[in-house]
Amino acid sequence: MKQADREAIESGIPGLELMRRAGRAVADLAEKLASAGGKIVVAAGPGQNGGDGFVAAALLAERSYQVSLGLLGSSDRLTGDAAEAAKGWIGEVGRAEDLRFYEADIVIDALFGTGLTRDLEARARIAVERMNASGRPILAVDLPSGIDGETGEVRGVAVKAARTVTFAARKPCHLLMPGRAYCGPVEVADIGISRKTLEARGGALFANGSALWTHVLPRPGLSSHKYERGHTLVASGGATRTGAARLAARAALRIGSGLVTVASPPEALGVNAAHLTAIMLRGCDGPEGLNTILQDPRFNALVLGPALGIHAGTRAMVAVAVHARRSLVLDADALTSFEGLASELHGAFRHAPTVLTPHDGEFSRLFKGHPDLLDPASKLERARRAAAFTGAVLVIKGADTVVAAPDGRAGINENGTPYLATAGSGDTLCGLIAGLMAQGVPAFEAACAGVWIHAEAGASFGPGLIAEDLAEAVPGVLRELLR
Ligand SMILES: NC(=O)C1=CN([C@@H]2O[C@H](COP(=O)(O)OP(=O)(O)OC[C@H]3O[C@@H](n4cnc5c(N)ncnc54)[C@H](O)[C@@H]3O)[C@@H](O)[C@H]2O)[C@@H](O)CC1
Ligand SMILES: Nc1ncnc2c1ncn2[C@@H]1O[C@H](COP(=O)(O)OP(=O)(O)O)[C@@H](O)[C@H]1O
Ligand SMILES: [K+]
Repeated sequence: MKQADREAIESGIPGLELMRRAGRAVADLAEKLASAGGKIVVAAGPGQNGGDGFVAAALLAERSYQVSLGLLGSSDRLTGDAAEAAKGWIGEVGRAEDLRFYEADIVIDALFGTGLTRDLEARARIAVERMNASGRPILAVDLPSGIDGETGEVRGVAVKAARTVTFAARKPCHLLMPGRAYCGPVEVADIGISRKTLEARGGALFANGSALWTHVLPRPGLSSHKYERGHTLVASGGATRTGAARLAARAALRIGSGLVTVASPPEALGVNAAHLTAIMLRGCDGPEGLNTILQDPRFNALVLGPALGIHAGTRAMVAVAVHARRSLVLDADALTSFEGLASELHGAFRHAPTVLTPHDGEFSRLFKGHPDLLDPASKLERARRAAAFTGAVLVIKGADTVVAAPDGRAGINENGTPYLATAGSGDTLCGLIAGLMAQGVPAFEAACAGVWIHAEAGASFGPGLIAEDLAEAVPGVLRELLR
């Protein structure tokens, strides 16, 4: 954003004009939220975010609101455009932490934006705590103060906003947790920074939405036959651990994989056979069994991991799959079996489309001993680094699922629902992603689409959702997407 701002300024829009536009957007939204002539309390910080607050305060006072403003720090230490903007405010300047937030119709939080560099302490912390304790609706300028713009983390304490107005484009913190939960609905105001500048600067980072991947969603042609729609193979666990593979298999079939086969250990064939109809079944005895099946080139996508067991045999099956260069989704036990052995995965997945789908816990276990991958505070950064390290697309699951490709592209998902936090939901996700890859969708797009469709299916079902419902809700989601 800093670079985009700079380029906008170089292209002829003065910085102060950008700030005026930002402040106006804040005032316009505040006006929608407050009753005419009501009380508005503005807390301004020491940087340019505070400048936006000064502009908004002056405009709202002009529009006959009762505005009071408090500053964190002293007026004579304001710099740049903020110092200019402050001159436009002719009212009193109090101390931010002493403002009477509880009397406000609307509180405007212009303490800190993207320039936060450390945890909130002392007066800044007191101001935020008082603001939150007031119980009054807070409109955050750019982002809720105390949230780190890049990582979405809370730096000590953060404003719990009812609404947020940001400029030009959303920042990672508007989508990443916990930041997203502090923002309320986010409005993006156009302040004249061009689409082209933004795309040049942030082009590899997206909110995950259908625009990213509908163009590659499979649409069977008139003369399609099932082998053109791919054949997904899902490895099953032992006799008492077979459900996960069937959930993945059913999801692969629902998303359009022409054929789906469960590869089952001999002792689990009976239980799998009793539960499968459209999905086929093959005996598969460990890595050698898998190797034999993969001699048939029609099996073009594979799921390994759900309930497969945490041991060397699982690692050997991963090795067979990698050697066979099929599209591959690795989840759960296939990842945890490499705990402490992540070095073996360095560059391992460069040669075939591969997607790894850990949740945060599996990610930490997998990359234990690799601080370069585990330490970044941003989930987005962790995903990107792990993708570059392994050569696979990383899907780090959760309320803010992040998808990252080795080439740096990344998407943050936002259509999830907490109802997805149910046993077997992740197994279903693997099947969706593999089923898309079986139909030729590239790994990054398959992962993004799979995550989005999975979340949409969950949200469309809502309360009472169990994993079995997810695959059944997929056709409804697809119908909308393919319309
Ligand atoms: N031309 C531009 O760059 C534009 C910037 N705009 C606004 O400017 C903001 C960014 O401005 P800045 O880069 O000045 O950053 P901020 O205003 O977010 O904060 C930086 C200031 O806070 C201080 N600070 C940082 N962490 C602190 C902490 N924990 N406790 C106490 N003080 C702390 C810094 O020393 C600095 O003075 C954006 O969020 C946006 O609101 C908008 O006006 C649009 C145009
Ligand atoms: N609070 C939440 N909001 C949105 N999605 C969630 C939430 N919690 C979990 N999920 C999603 O639910 C799925 C759970 O997968 P996983 O943890 O592998 O479960 P399981 O191992 O039981 O299948 C993931 O896709 C994850 O992103
Ligand atoms: K703010």
